[in-house]
Amino acid sequence: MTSISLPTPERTREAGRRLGEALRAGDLVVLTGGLGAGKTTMTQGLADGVGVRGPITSPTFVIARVHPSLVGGPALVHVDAYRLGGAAELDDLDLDTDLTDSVTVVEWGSGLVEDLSEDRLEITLAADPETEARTLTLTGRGRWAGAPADALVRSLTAEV
Ligand SMILES: Nc1ncnc2c1ncn2[C@@H]1O[C@H](COP(=O)(O)OP(=O)(O)OP(=O)(O)O)[C@@H](O)[C@H]1O
Ligand SMILES: [Mg+2]
Repeated sequence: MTSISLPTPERTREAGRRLGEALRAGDLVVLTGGLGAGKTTMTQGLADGVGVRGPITSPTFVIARVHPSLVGGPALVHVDAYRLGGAAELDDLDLDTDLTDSVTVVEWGSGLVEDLSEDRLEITLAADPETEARTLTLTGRGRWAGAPADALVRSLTAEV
């Protein structure tokens, strides 16, 4: 588990973009953080990095949206699990794509959707009440466990 500070929304998006570039079909990103922590902002960056069609908006009225690839890669499935009962219900949504062929990103997914994939990035966004900056904490599971997740976090702080 490693943390970095994201001082602005642009940095949240940029971190998402870099993470997205490393993701592949079958990966699951579980986004945790309170109301307004930056989960959708991060998903916008992830979508950019994976190379899918936008726009990424808060899925207020729909529980899940499938964003097709623009680059012949995996689609991105964006889920708001706020009102979702669990992974079983996600299976029932009858999405127009197989999750093993997609990158799946779930807001409010912690404790609900871990069964969907062993290969996961578990990301927590926490707002600093004084500075407005967000702290990103990342834990890798499956193929992302340990060193790969640490390298990923280091790449977020590297200059381009
Ligand atoms: N690193 C950051 N520093 C300051 N503000 C940020 C940062 N990242 C995102 N924000 C801002 O936080 C606000 C909420 O962002 P966003 O909608 O992505 O949060 P969310 O976690 O998806 O919210 P919800 O709980 O409603 O789904 C936006 O105005 C966004 O620009
Ligand atoms: Mg959101």
